[in-house]
Amino acid sequence: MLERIQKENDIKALMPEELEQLALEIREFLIEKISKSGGHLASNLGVVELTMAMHLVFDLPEDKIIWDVGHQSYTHKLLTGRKEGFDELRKYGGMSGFPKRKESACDAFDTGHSSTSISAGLGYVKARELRGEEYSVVSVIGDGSLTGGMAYEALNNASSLDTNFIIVLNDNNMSISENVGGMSKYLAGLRTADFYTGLKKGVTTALHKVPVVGDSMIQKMRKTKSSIKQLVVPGMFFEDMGITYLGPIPGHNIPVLCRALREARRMDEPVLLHVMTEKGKGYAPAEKHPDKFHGIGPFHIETGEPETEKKKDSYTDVFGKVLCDEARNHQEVVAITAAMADGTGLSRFRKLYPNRFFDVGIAEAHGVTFAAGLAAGGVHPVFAVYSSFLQRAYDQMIHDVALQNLPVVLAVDRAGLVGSDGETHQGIFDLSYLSSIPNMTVMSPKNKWELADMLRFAISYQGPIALRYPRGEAYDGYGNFRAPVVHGRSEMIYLESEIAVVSVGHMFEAAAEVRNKLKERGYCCTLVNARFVKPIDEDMIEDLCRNHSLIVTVEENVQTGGFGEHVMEFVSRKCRKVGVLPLALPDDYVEHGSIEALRKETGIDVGTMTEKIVKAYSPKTSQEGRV
Ligand SMILES: Cc1ncc(C[n+]2csc(CCOP(=O)(O)OP(=O)(O)O)c2C)c(N)n1
Ligand SMILES: CC(=O)[C@@H](O)[C@H](O)COP(=O)(O)O
Ligand SMILES: [Mg+2]
Repeated sequence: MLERIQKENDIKALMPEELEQLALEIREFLIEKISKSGGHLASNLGVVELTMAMHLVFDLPEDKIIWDVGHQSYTHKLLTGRKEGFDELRKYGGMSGFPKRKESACDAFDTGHSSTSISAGLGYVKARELRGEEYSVVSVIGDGSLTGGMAYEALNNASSLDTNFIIVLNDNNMSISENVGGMSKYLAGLRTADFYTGLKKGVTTALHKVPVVGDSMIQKMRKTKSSIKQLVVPGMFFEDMGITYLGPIPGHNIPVLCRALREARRMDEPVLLHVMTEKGKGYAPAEKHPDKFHGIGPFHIETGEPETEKKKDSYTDVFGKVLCDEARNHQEVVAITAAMADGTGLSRFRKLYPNRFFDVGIAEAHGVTFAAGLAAGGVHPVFAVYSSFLQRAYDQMIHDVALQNLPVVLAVDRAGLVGSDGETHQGIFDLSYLSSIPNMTVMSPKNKWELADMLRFAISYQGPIALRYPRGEAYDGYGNFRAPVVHGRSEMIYLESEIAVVSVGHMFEAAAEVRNKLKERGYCCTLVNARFVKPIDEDMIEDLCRNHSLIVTVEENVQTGGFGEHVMEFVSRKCRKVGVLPLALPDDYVEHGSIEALRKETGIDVGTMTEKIVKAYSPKTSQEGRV
């Protein structure tokens, strides 16, 4: 069936009785492929029938489907002729794990970060209206993503529409792990309600049977559509906002889904279709542990166990352990996550200190201001958050934290290149956005011991401070270089002359290799671990200027606004004769792929950096200034 779909590229050509078989084949295909490539399995298994129903009812690419986050778009990719792409899913040069307009005309909007789909969908609806066009717009948002503030801003905005806009709420009662908060509780209540249309009819019939007052109640209720709803209809939260609620709908029944979608399409108003799905459906290990199979590396299908055993601690593990230790001695320390307790290493903290742990939902902006409030109230919050998601909270960091100089620790995980999630998730802007904020201190450790030392330092620090570290295994080299962390001070590793390599955070490992290569080629080379990106260690740079003709900065961040630019600016003011070569990422987005491939592509791998330094270094450097 799947083969036929690929050839004819039209699910509508299938007979109704063939659809169940197709759903089965899609699940088998996804399990097989993702067991090899890794990817977002559980969410995709949950939306197979929902995606099929949408493709049966709507005409793509004319109609627009907008996938919130986009991690659940694999069936959509399969149904739009991209089966072959799964051989290279999330690999360098291969198919993205998220919707991409440049990948297919059927991908209406690029996503990766949560809670954007209703805003984008509403934009499409308004554009349709302004241009006098006719197509359907469907935003598909999960219950987890509905914890994000943008979703409410968009619903609020959509409520005034008098034209069709379909919002499918894919409710699997899960975020990455358990969903949290009031909306989640509200949805749980709706889950037990009968399907709206049936219930409305049922209650009216029941009221007719109530002696004396029954009929008059119905008369009274019929006067306004909303008063009937107020008595019997689930989804009043949405209804009261002006969004028609339809549901709850069983999410694995294709005929029912198709009927509901057609019903939704008929209405001249914004409609929310509440669909109940099961995360991980059809693969027992994922049904049992949907959190583990949310995003997973290669695994054995028979057991669900990962293919490779983890040998070393990740930076995230180190952070989680040290934070728990610190929390034992510092009662004022509390931890915050925005729906990423496992991903940020806070699961153990949650277990040990449930009263001091806060999961705010997918709400990074709120998380930062919440942290500011906690700090103003006298406790010491540590907000562990992925670098790319913290981008959302730029104003909150400035307006709520730094302006008041509040002691908030930002533990910025997944900093630098993250690999297979690609463009939307690379944490390559944080050094720029963090170091542009007055009062903010920005640190980054060279190895796992320094991460521990820096976290302890951060907790003792009385002001806003960010600690950024990458995804993956923690580097354990250079363990004997462990000078105490002092605010704004770098760490001299090897002092020589001619060329000075100053590296930021986890790029230290590569920078040390670059130095070895330069030494092999006969150059004298100093190696410095920057430690602080803000404030930069001006004394150290002035010292370097005395007996070096080239200062090379190394960072896994875009060059614009990064460490190198700050060093360059300082050198051009203080010691114009010395050249500065900033080695950083280009001012661009970086696609998915292995870190190794991406560093090569962007010119920050050991080989390319060495060549760039050799090219830049010449006795002339000292006269020319900036390279
Ligand atoms: C701004 C932002 N924060 C965090 C994430 C990480 N994240 C990806 S999916 C997800 C859970 C989404 O839950 P839901 O929308 O219910 O989809 P499900 O995984 O249950 O299918 C989270 C927290 C993200 N993509 N974007
Ligand atoms: C879709 C999404 O945003 C997350 O699931 C993300 O892919 C997690 O990344 P890590 O694997 O680095 O935790
Ligand atoms: Mg969910």
